[in-house]
Amino acid sequence: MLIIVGSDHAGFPLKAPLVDYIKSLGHEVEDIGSFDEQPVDFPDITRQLTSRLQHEQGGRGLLVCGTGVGASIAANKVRGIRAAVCHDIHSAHQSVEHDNVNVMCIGAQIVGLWLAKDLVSAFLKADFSTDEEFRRRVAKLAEMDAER
Ligand SMILES: O=P(O)(O)OC[C@H]1O[C@@H](O)[C@H](O)[C@@H]1O
Repeated sequence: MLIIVGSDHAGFPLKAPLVDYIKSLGHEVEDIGSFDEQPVDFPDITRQLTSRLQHEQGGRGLLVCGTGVGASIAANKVRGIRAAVCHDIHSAHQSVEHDNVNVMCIGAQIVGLWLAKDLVSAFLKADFSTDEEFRRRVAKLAEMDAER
């Protein structure tokens, strides 16, 4: 799977080792930056990542900012993006299985590297359920997307 990864300055220290980790799981990684801790606004990096992801059917995104919150707010403003802050393992996989989340957001000021790796692993292993109830709900999200 192609995983597009991005961070702002606050997320950079955690993003860097996660890129290597995702590659070690056998995924292709596209790292859109940041590549240092120079201040950058999270909406800018989020816009860059989500516009790439909109053209990558089946791809997923990982955004790292200070708390994950800013990036998730920004990502959810983009059509076709379903982003969630996940700082526990259950949410990391259930958000994909039930809600077809395609961008996981994590906070470098909140979680350490070892938990972040486990979160990423759970997120990437998960598949969207084929159960009708989950498909129906996500279809309703798509309707809301189309109405904006
Ligand atoms: O480094 P500063 O600007 O203090 O804080 C940036 C973080 O604050 C929140 O908006 C985001 O999580 C962002 O990563």
